[in-house]
Amino acid sequence: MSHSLPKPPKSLLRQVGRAIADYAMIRDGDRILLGVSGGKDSLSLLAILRHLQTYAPVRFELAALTVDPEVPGFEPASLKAYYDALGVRWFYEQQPIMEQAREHMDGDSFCAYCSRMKRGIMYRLCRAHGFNVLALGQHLDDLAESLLMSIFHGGQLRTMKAHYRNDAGDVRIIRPLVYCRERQTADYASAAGLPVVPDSCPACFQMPTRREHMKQLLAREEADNPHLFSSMLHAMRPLLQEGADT
Ligand SMILES: Nc1ncnc2c1ncn2[C@@H]1O[C@H](COP(=O)(O)OP(=O)(O)OP(=O)(O)O)[C@@H](O)[C@H]1O
Repeated sequence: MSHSLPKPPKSLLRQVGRAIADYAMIRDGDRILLGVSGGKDSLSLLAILRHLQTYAPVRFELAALTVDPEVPGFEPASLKAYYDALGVRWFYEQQPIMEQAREHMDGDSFCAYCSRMKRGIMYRLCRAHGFNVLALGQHLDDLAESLLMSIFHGGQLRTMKAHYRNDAGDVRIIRPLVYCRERQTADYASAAGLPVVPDSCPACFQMPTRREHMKQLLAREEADNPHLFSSMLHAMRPLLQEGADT
């Protein structure tokens, strides 16, 4: 039988519950595949969704998928025992994305190429195994950083959506952590001893990325303005809905 996890804090459960309700993310009978990189956010979301599976009135199935881009030093296979102990079905897909990027990347950043490839693999797995929902672990800090990147470099008011359908129309993508702060998942992951896999992608760490720049900019602003993220969430709400940028 499954091993139990330290209960996620009430604040996280409340915020995830509210986001799920506000955007009608989970429906009775959904079959949810959660993308788990092994980082603190996706592992926290796995624990939260397991908790909701037991205590929330809605019935849904939950499995996890890890895409291994075969980057030296990233070893997510070590998590197999953890999923087994939790009783969570785990899909593990290896693909030499780094190597493929060298041949096929066309003016893209490696990170953008890798994300696109990972997303394609996630949709393929959803189709192959009948999952109608793909859950991802991005949180409010990610959304705020994406908004600034889009405004500063793309000239558009855009960020990641809380809930939408893919172009093919067969998979709903949900982000139940959209109201949660990164430090909440970091605190929970460390207090609960979640088996976080260090992300050591050399491409992600090589250059100070635009995302990292926005993270630091927001941190400086938040030091003087403790309401920054709640204000940004309020401003972003219209962008989180399906159809916001179409
Ligand atoms: N290799 C992967 N396999 C499966 N899902 C992934 C993978 N990489 C990212 N994801 C999914 O996409 C989300 C956002 O990815 P991102 O790269 O921003 O996060 P991360 O740094 O990998 O770590 P975390 O798990 O803490 O979110 C993750 O929360 C996860 O749901």
